[in-house]
Amino acid sequence: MNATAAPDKRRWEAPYAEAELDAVVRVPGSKSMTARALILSALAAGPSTIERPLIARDTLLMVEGLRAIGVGVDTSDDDAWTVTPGAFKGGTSVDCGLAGTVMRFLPPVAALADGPVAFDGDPHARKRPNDGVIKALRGLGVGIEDGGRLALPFTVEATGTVRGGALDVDASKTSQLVSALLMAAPRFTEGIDLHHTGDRPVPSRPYLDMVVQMLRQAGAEVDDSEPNRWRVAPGELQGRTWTIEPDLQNAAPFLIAAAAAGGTVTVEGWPTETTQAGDAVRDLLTELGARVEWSRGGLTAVGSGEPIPGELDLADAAELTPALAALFGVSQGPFTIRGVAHIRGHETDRVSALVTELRKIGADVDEYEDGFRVNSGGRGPGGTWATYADHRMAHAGAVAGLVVPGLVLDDVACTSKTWPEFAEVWEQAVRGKE
Ligand SMILES: O=C(O)C1=C[C@@H](OP(=O)(O)O)[C@@H](O)[C@H](O)C1
Ligand SMILES: C=C(OP(=O)(O)O)C(=O)O
Repeated sequence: MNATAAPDKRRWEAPYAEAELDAVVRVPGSKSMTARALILSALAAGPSTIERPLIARDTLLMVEGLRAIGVGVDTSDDDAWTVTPGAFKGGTSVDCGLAGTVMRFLPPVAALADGPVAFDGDPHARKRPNDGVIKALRGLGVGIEDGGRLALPFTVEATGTVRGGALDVDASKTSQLVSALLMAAPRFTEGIDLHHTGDRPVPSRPYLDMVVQMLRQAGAEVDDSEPNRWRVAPGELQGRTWTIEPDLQNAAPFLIAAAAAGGTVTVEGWPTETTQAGDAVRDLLTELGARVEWSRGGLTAVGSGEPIPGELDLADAAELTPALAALFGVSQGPFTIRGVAHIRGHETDRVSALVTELRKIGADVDEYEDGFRVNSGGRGPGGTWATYADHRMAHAGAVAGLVVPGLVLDDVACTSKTWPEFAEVWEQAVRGKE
């Protein structure tokens, strides 16, 4: 099997929870930290090691993309990848798959290559918003051939240097635009003085704390003291050892499962301090009435299967929307999620996909531009839960399937984007100690 190719579909009956859950789960490394570690290592002056990297389609596509432009990445040891930077080469192409991190983080790096670098991806990747990256690079003096599409496919007409300097962007569709520009900025001749000038705020803000923290760890000078403005000085990044935390977005559905089916679920090794957006699930589950505590070697959620109705603004933790929506879709309600207009540009239009699938299992749902309200949940009939090639739609189907008998996901292989073993780990967690 080619781990960077779009996976073949695999139907999967989500396991039904016959009893309360009792599980301890270990999750792989953070996608976002692995992606940043790879990019910062590639831009550094010396070699780096990435300990406990996420090994999944998105991060392997990033590895392949970096190799394509001349970076040495040794992935032979699953627990420690090594990155050996080199001069970036053009005359090559990059497959972004469906990875937002690849389609946004790599073009500003490729702009430093000595010739053209072509980018394309899965069919749906061409529909994901990428006008921000294309306009930004043009604003920094880089030529982009995009056939007027302002989206994939496009070619970065790299000439070896990027001027950098002051730049206004609208990052309201994706925070990844800001992360992408900040990471490459130490290698721009003038660094960057970046302003977000959009009408709506930048979503998913913890990811910006993550990028600023990791840039500083690599030796960059970053000033983020003013809202919506980031300044990065030109300078050398250092190679170092990165240790990747467990992925809290992938962990969250397991804790949410305890709230849906009742019982106790622990995620091992949950960091006590982190910039990961998924950490928000601790407070959210508490707000919904679950008990959340540090025990059994990690973070434990004890749920009743009857979450307390409420209204959540998930602008900063929007990837939690699918799994929480599934919890709400099978609970009494009402529940409202707002602030997530930008997830319409994720792996699929997640607002529309969730509303469609929740209605199929009998939930009464109103759709808004920036979210939805579950007036009352449903618990059947079972049938097919469509995943839209979206790993987090598969996680959501798994949560719903805990209490909707006979729910079959049309495809669980899409979870390979960030966790190829998701289905097996989920099955084991639901079966518990039987
Ligand atoms: O920077 C990152 O690593 C990410 C930022 C977020 O993107 P958006 O700002 O587009 O939501 C998040 O949803 C994505 O999964 C990972
Ligand atoms: C939005 C997501 O991914 P991407 O990095 O492709 O934007 C996600 O993983 O939920």
